[in-house]
Amino acid sequence: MRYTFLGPEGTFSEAALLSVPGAYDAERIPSTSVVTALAKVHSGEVDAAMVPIENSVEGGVSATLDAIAAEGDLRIVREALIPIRFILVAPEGTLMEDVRAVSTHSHAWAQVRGWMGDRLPHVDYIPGSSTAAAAVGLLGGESPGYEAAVCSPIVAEQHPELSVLASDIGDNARAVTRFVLVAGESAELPEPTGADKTTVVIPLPEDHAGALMALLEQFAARGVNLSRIESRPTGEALGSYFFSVDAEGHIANARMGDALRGLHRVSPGVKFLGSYPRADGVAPLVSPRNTDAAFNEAEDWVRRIRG
Ligand SMILES: O=C(O)C(=O)C[C@]1(C(=O)O)C=C[C@@H](O)C=C1
Repeated sequence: MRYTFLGPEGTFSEAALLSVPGAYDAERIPSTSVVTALAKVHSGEVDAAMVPIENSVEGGVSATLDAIAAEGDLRIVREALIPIRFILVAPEGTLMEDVRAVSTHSHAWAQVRGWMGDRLPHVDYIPGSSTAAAAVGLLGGESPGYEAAVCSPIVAEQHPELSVLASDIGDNARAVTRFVLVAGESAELPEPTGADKTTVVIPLPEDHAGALMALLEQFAARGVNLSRIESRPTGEALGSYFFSVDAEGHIANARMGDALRGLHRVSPGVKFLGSYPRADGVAPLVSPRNTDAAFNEAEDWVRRIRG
């Protein structure tokens, strides 16, 4: 297997990839953005990409949601949950009072804003392509235009030339980022485990009162719970949106299959992005009227009547 991830080494994306069995010994090619990582999957250069999709504090990662929706022929085959801890690093000898500008990934910056406001209220923020890229930028010799970077503690272990100015600087100690492993469309559908998630992208079919309700009731009527729903602009015109949705269950479950059939009728452009095991292993509560047996029994009943 050949994998890619948002690099360089030391990002949270790499930590998520290393949680995949076998990934440690596999070929791991860093990418400079989520878009290029997914393009490598699309072109067949790699088999799969590990990309961030949502953070418990900052919400959805728009770059990922948009790129997955746009590529169309991709499949999510796995998810990983990584607890997020941030540190502030700088080249050896740098003092806190020397720091005028700090670089990191925009999602990381959003998660340390409170700490920065308290401890370094006057610093400028310089966006970085990832947390580790911002930290490694400090090592070149030439000034990168900032004196410190926010990154994972792993980066400090990998680069002893960097000193840690502060640890645990995240505003929320329980922050977790969810990553998804994205493969090509021909990837084998993971087997249902009883604790699965299904991700779909649904264009809002027509802009009229109740259009969103028509989509949601496909899930509600079959007892399928949603664990994430986000609207994103299609980019075509103001007011044109698609929904990115995670639903509890696997397409192999009768209730999910039925909900997706209903969705396809309401919004024919719906894209199936994958059914895969939940990282937390939590099985959904399924009422007796929404089990596979109940759906099969109802199907048989109609078949008998039709003769
Ligand atoms: O820059 C990294 O280390 C990443 O893996 C990206 C990313 C993100 O996109 O949210 C991952 C986890 C953290 O929430 C901050 C940054």
